[in-house]
Amino acid sequence: MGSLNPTNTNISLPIINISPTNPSAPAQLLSAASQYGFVFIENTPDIGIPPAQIAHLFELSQTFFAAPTEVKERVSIASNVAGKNHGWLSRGVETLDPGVQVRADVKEAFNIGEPINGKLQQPLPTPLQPHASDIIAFQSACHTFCLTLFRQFARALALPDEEWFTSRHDSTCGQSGTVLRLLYYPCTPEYEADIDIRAGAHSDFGSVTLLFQLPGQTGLEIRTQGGDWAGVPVDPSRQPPPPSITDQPLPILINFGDLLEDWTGGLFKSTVHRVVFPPGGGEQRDRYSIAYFCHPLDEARLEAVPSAVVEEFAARTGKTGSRGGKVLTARDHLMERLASTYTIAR
Ligand SMILES: O=C(O)CCC(=O)C(=O)O
Ligand SMILES: [Fe+2]
Repeated sequence: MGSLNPTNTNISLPIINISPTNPSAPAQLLSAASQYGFVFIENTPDIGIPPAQIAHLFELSQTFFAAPTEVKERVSIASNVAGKNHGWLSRGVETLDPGVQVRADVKEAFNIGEPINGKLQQPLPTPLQPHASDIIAFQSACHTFCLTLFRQFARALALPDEEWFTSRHDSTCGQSGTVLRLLYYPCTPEYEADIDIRAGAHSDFGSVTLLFQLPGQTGLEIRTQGGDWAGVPVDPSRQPPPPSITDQPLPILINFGDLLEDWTGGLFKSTVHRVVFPPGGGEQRDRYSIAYFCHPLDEARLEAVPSAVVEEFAARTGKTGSRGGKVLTARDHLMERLASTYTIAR
């Protein structure tokens, strides 16, 4: 792709097959990670997440956001344990790009923390209570998918230990900042084009994010290396989109977070992105998306990844993964990012 995509031009991101049958997957991932920071992964039955499970989560999300405000208030982020980033954020609560935005993001979100010993650590709203096990199963499927990715990253970086990243994301060994987030961007006819945005420009904090979108509900844009905005299609492989997401699985969009960028001395890019209203006042629809923000274990020490590939990159660019020898834990990293950037954590 050219690095000077005009705004509202779709970017053509690679679609990578990470099944064991594709020996080029690690190299392809590394190339996409260093070039775009965003990439589609084919949702194949061997390593993927069943499309019906994704569709079910979207149904639950729609049910939750359609519930009366009082029902959502009962699980609001403000009602949660201090310091915890879990619960419902009403419209007006989060502003992802406060330096630029004069009004908050036009969206609602519900953040669900990791289960511990098979149990969610926060109250679910009444409409979701009968579905706790489905939510936990989805979190588990997302996490397993991330572990598959991490093994490919270890190969891409020629690490002698294929489990180098996975062992630092092993949810049986401790807690982490990992969050499953349901997002709802309501159709808002009264929005003002120059003032309102669905999600302001930001980069994600953690190691890797999985992002699920629905056909016809576009709006995600990424900042290219040339500094322009470019749209990310919901379905990069088919035009027009298939009638339903269960017919043929959409690829899973992933992006790398700030922590992985720091950890790899900038080799894996954490790309700035945002969610916009349709360009030119085009027809608006509700947008639902689901994000799985994967973080290392709180206690994981972010020591330099022992990789010749990272070292070569550092030698070429003068960047290093360590901050003057100071090794942070993943929890320190998250706290630092939360304190310096946003009022509400993701
Ligand atoms: O809704 C989307 O497509 C993107 C959401 C996002 O980037 C975020 O919540 O960090
Ligand atoms: Fe994001």
